[in-house]
Amino acid sequence: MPLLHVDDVVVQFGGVTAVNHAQFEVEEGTITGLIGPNGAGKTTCFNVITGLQTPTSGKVLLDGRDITRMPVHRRSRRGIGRTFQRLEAFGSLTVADNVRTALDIHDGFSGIFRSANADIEHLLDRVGIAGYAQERADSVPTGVARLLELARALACDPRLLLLDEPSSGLDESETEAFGDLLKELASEGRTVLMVEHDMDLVMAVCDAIHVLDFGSIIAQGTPAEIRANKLVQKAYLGYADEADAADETKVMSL
Ligand SMILES: Nc1ncnc2c1ncn2[C@@H]1O[C@H](COP(=O)(O)OP(=O)(O)OP(=O)(O)O)[C@@H](O)[C@H]1O
Repeated sequence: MPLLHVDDVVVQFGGVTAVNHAQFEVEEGTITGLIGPNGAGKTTCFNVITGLQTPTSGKVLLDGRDITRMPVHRRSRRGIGRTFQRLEAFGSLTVADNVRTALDIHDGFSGIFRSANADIEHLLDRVGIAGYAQERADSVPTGVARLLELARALACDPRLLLLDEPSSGLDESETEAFGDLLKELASEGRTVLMVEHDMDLVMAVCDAIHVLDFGSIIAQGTPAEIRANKLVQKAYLGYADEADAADETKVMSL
């Protein structure tokens, strides 16, 4: 049984159909990419999975259990964690205190309990930003702030981690290190579903990829299958003739 099953989900905003009968599964312990052009419905799908958006129709199943109507905080307790495309850290707190807040909330903040400094250091070290622990979150480079978001999500010990454009703001070597970290998380049994525009990263780390276009899944498969898929090339490039289809660097550089 897949860990996550998005089952025939439709989301309409007035006359706009943001998600159109989307159907896909995510296997436990894998890294799965959800890709597609701007406006394809990726973030809306994330919102449906995490409970920020109620679908017009369709279901979300976690471990076979219908969670479509479950509130956000209960989904979090069941192991769904998330980072956002827009950075959400508390700017006036230090990097370490941002992680402390996430740990406190996850552990059931009582006003007496304080999360252990060792746990905070471990999480910051894990994502490679321990050197920024005492800096204000609004003063660190974007790449560091992205990794802070990941540390905060990991503080909730998620089983299923949803990452919305996690490499945005990271330079090439940071992106490479980030890919290695994702693989480590998956090898520990965590499941990662990520929306990402960096195709080199997606192709390097994903076990499976689902492609959304105009709210519908138009292709699913391994990175090699997706790279060779004409429909995907068309959705990204606007055309796909023989010569262009053979030139996969065009797809990879999008
Ligand atoms: N709250 C909303 N109200 C009205 N329309 C919305 C709302 N949220 C999203 N949309 C529309 O739904 C469609 C899908 O948007 P969504 O943000 O899910 O796409 P996306 O694939 O994540 O795009 P991007 O890659 O640019 O982040 C777009 O046409 C968008 O304008």
